[in-house]
Amino acid sequence: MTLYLQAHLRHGKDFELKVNHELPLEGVTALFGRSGCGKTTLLRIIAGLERPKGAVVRFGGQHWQRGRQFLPLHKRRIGLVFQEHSLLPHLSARENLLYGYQRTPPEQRRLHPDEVTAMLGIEHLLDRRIDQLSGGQRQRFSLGRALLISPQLLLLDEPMAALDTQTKREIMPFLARMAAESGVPIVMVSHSPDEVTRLADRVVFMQNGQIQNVETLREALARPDSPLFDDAGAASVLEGTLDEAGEDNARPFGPPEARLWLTSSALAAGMNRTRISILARDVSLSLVDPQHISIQNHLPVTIERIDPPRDNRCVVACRTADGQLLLAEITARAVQQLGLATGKQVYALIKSVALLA
Ligand SMILES: Nc1ncnc2c1ncn2[C@@H]1O[C@H](COP(=O)(O)OP(=O)(O)OP(=O)(O)O)[C@@H](O)[C@H]1O
Repeated sequence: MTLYLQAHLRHGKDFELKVNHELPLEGVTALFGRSGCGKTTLLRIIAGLERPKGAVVRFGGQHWQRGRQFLPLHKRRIGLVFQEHSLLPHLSARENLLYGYQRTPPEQRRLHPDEVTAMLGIEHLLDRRIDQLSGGQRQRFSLGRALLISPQLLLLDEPMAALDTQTKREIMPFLARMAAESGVPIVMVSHSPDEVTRLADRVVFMQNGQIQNVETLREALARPDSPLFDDAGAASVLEGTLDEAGEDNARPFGPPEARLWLTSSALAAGMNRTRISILARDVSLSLVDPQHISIQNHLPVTIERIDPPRDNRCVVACRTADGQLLLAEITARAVQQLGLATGKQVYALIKSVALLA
């Protein structure tokens, strides 16, 4: 499935959007870029809320806009979720959830309310009034309501922007699960690298009203100058299965040959397949598998690339035994002293407390 977008539009004197791209649509596609670069404008064009003259919007084989042809939002079968929830206050949480479902012809329904409430963990909240729900819970209902119209495409405009950091962390695993289990492609606007690395499969980098680059998340994280790295520097994302904790509260993550141990306080609730984000500066390298050391995670890895030093620090890209890319940031001096080179097998050491699930 692809989404073809060709549009040229101006907002006032200062902003011009010009795109001509075919985007693959599988899983979650993030529109990422600085404030004002045109992410929301592009999302509105996809939704049909903005109708630039001469634009072409094609979803799969279906033209949503071309020449005089224009399909309005309600005919595009799109689920929309914005920053602020748009639940109806006079209806209960359940009635809000089912609002679109009941208006969807039965032959078009692909998702069942029970499935969606389980995905979003909102079964116990169905009988509440909207004003009895927290901000994060309301957004979960907004997502559920959008999903229950069985949309062909889900458009999310910074759905977590109005939530505090803690609530964001709580809602993120539900969003990730929904993306993985619903089978509905998602296009999500975000300017948060954290959100993008946890949720997206593909990133559309935007700047000054243009699409600069479209990459898979893995490609976007593999380059040293990735716009997804913020002030904390380079980071890698590992994907794996999180198992139950043993008596010591440590939860194993990933297959035995690339096993990490996570502390229970850093766990995502109710999720098995998950992603963890690791800052490169939290990863050290050793030529041997060290004993008698407090660091719990020792992964055998193969060095794939050593980036040129910046401020006397090098990012070393390593391949784990299960084929994922792990970045370590160490001093240029250490690279030299250890004789590190491409192809060399070493151990990556990561403190459990540095692992964020
Ligand atoms: N209706 C409008 N009339 C005039 N200018 C507009 C209108 N809508 C958006 N703009 C301008 O168009 C530009 C792009 O806005 P847009 O909302 O698409 O950016 P964005 O990347 O989504 O930003 P943010 O991350 O801050 O939401 C901005 O300069 C904005 O001020």
